[in-house]
Amino acid sequence: MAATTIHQAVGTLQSCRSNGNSGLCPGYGHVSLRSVSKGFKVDVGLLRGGSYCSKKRSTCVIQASASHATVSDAVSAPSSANSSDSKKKTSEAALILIRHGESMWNEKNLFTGCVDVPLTKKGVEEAVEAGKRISNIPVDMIYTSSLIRAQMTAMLAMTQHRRKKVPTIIHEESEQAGAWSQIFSEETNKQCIPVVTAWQLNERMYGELQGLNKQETADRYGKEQVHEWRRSYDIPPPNGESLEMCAERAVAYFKEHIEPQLAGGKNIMIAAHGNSLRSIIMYLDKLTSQEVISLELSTGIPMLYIFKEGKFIRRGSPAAPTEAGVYAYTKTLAQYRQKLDNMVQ
Ligand SMILES: O=C(O)[C@@H](CO)OP(=O)(O)O
Repeated sequence: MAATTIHQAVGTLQSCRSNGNSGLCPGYGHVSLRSVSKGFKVDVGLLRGGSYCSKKRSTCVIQASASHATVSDAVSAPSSANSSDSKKKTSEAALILIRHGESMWNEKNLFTGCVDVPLTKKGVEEAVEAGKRISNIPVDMIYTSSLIRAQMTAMLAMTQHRRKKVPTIIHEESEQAGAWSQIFSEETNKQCIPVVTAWQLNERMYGELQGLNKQETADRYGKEQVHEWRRSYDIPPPNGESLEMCAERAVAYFKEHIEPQLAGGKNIMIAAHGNSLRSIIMYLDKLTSQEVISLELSTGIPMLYIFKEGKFIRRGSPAAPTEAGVYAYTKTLAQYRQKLDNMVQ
């Protein structure tokens, strides 16, 4: 059966949540095995891949395979079982992490946490610059927090990508929202990058510090106290989250939702926040709670990891020391870039 049929079928299936089967297949809406068995034909050759679903795993995998792309094939995503098979053998995946560009409260030096503020003009420029730096790295799926500064950053960065796919936000706030945002053309779907938004990737909740000026708070409570609230691992600010608490939900989300996609060969970009990304980097780089204290992330600087054989290999920023250095690291990244070069010739 052609991938077209699968996409059409997926577009027509009912929500997993509504029938109790649970499990979101990021980027392609909800699907339930019950709906499939009701009448849609499924090519078992496609029943493989790296997606996941808490109860009805196999159906979710159908979607993952239909849109599966590895580092080396993301220019032309394979739509058959054979190509998916052959890619899996050499599968490695790129993981890009970007802290959002400067927000309007970064500019004002206010504790922001989960307050949903937009980027400044400088933040917009940083996001565009970040996009240029990753414009040759394959991206098959995007995860952002539910906060607008991270979403703006992801979208603006993708305007610079040479592949020119369109990032499209997956809406799951209600069954209707999901149903109404479906795509019914396989061709169009292939030119889209699903964007999954997750509150678990939000900035740490800063409690009663949210909205306060950082300098004024230091003047009032003392530099040491404020530093402890901002950078200790397990001491929360008043009624807020410690980094440890933030890590609990952000890393759990990463392990449950994002890592399986990487394992399936999907190239992922995550646009999130200083502290949610610090906690994820702590996990990726196996940092201790002491080491993570001194980890600081700049706004709008993308960091690249390669996921291979279950391991995360840190590449640093695609901007430094040289772009060539980054591409020299994996053959597949170099091949992807070559394909992009060939496309524009
Ligand atoms: O205010 C915030 O939400 C964060 C990130 O800007 O601040 P901090 O550097 O203290 O973690």
